[in-house]
Amino acid sequence: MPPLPSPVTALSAPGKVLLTGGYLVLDRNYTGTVFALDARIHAIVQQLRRSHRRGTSGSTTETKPTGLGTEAHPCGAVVEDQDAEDTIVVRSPQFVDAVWEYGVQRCDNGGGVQVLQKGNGPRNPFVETSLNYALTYISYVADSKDFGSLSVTILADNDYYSETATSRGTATKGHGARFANFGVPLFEAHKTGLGSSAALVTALVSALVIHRTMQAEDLGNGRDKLHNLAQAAHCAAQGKVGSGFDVASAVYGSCLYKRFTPAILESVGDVGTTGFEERLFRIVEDVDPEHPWDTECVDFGMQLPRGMQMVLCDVECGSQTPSMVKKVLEWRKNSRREADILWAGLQNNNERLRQELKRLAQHPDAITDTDFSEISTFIQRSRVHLRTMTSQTGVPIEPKVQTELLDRITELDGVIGGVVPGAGGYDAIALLIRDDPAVIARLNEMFQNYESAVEDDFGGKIGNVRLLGVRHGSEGVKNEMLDQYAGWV
Ligand SMILES: Nc1ncnc2c1ncn2[C@@H]1O[C@H](COP(=O)(O)OP(=O)(O)O)[C@@H](O)[C@H]1O
Ligand SMILES: C[C@@](O)(CCOP(=O)(O)OP(=O)(O)O)CC(=O)O
Repeated sequence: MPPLPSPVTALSAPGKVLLTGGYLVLDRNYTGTVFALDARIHAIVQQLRRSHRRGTSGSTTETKPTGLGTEAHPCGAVVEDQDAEDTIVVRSPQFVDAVWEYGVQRCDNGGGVQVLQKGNGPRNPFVETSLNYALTYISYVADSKDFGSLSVTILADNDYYSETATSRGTATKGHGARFANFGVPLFEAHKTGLGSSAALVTALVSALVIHRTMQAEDLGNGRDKLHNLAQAAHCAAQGKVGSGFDVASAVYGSCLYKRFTPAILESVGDVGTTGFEERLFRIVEDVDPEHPWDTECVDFGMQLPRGMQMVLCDVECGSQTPSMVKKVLEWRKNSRREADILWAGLQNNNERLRQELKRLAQHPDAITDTDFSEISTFIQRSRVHLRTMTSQTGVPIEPKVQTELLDRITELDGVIGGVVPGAGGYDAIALLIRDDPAVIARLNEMFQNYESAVEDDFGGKIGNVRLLGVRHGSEGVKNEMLDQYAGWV
């Protein structure tokens, strides 16, 4: 008889900033330096009921989900016993109407486990795919289709989204101190670009796998498998294979990242198709000799040098990463010679920046003055390359309004340098500053009346500039204590 699962399991995973290596990191010949953040997404899994399907064990019934009746499901399986159907309810209580309720279906021919959303509400592909992938893997390794009913709560640290009138209000109330109530539907919330989907998928699949097949203490040893599962689920939900730096940092924390060979994930197919569970198992457990995992996360858990801090500034203005990536890659394909020179220049400079950060972090005594001048120089040089990339590709990687903002900020005493991280565009900017409250005060003062004075080359417009509360965090996915969720779960 399998052990009864613990009634509640909670894990969280961090957001990210790709300080250097945007676009380059899509190619395994180059790397990206990614910092995990202290803004995290939490997934809390609660066992509601153990299933009492014939031939399965452990049949205590605590709550009874609403039955759907006999129903044919897309993958061909049939749920016959309405009392026996397991239900999974996922809630994001910081947002209005953010509840997704699913029935669980077991597919024929090794097609895995697929959830079917009840009702006609908006779907959440990242939640749905995480459930499909995690439940398929769990049922295969545990050789059991018996999940019982689950309630899952998602809670995100506030900096993942721009403030709303409601969230500003809740910050002053006790209940909202840690997690704000945004008072809007999730699709209306404006993301700040910290990688909410990668943190969400990582936390959710990890919480489900730990809940059903591991103990909390197994997290360390299980990290590689959770990484493989989260990458597979995130790629499937996104509908494309990106570099995966966001999932890797959500799992392992800050690191120098070299991507996995995309072919590893290209053969998994869709949930419900014949043999999906076997293919997914082989990917997660890394037992396919033709496609071994080759992700490289070096120096994971790396810290910033003593006396340095990283801050992010929301500029209330979004960007379209997928179309930007497509355009940059197209340009690179058609202008290979110029691209190779540019890529090599960037990689070289980014590497020198990383090495200098590492040297200072490892030898705090070497920090004789606090202006971090070498770091400033490398950041400025990277920006020159990024502006060349901008003009050559016609993609707003460092558009003029961001150049102006970064230049003005860099003039402030205590600011070491700043970049438009990741894909660039109009997302939040990342600054390295001296770790001193006076620098934060100077930034806030400047932002109070900040207005762009230039006309942007891509028509973009910066809204309010606001310092986010988020700082670098370095730690990857981790177990969480339940007391911090009081009032939400
Ligand atoms: N708090 C949350 N609860 C549930 N789903 C969320 C939450 N935050 C983000 N998501 C999911 O992640 C998606 C956003 O992912 P994406 O567009 O890739 O942005 P990001 O750059 O932040 O990862 C949302 O559409 C939603 O499906
Ligand atoms: C272009 C990229 O190399 C980096 C994109 O970094 P962002 O941090 O901008 O990513 P999003 O969270 O998707 O907005 C694409 C990739 O590596 O997948």
